[in-house]
Amino acid sequence: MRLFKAFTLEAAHRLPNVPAGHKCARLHGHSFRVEVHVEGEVDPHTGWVIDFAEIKAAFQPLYDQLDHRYLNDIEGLDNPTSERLAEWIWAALKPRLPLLAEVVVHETCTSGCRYQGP
Ligand SMILES: Nc1nc2c(c(=O)[nH]1)N=C([C@H](O)[C@H](O)COP(=O)(O)OP(=O)(O)OP(=O)(O)O)CN2
Ligand SMILES: [Zn+2]
Repeated sequence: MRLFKAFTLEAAHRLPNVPAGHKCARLHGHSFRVEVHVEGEVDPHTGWVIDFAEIKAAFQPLYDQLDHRYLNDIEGLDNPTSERLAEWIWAALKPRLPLLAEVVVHETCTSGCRYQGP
């Protein structure tokens, strides 16, 4: 079964590799919504795959690194597109959360990406 926990984080970025004149070359910010999905068997005793609190605890160090930050300053996020952010979250989270199945990054209400790992 798959479950998820969602996090909202505020962060600023600019995209350094966009064509000249592109609006995203300018410094701007988003309320990013990140969904962390895990997949596994439901334990017959607890009735859950994993406590949602464990997902939250695994994500907390990443949240602290990302929230209210300028993403371009973070190592590995010099070009912080949604795609790169999803990859970055996956790489940092998978060792802490082996059941990780998907990272979803909503950059705006209408734009985002889903990443299921390399
Ligand atoms: N494939 C990607 N394309 C774009 C990314 C990205 O990360 N991956 N990022 C941006 C910008 O950061 C921008 O802030 C978000 O893009 P966009 O959806 O165009 O934003 P709008 O809110 O202005 O969208 P509208 O629906 O047109 O109002 C750009 N592209
Ligand atoms: Zn943006």
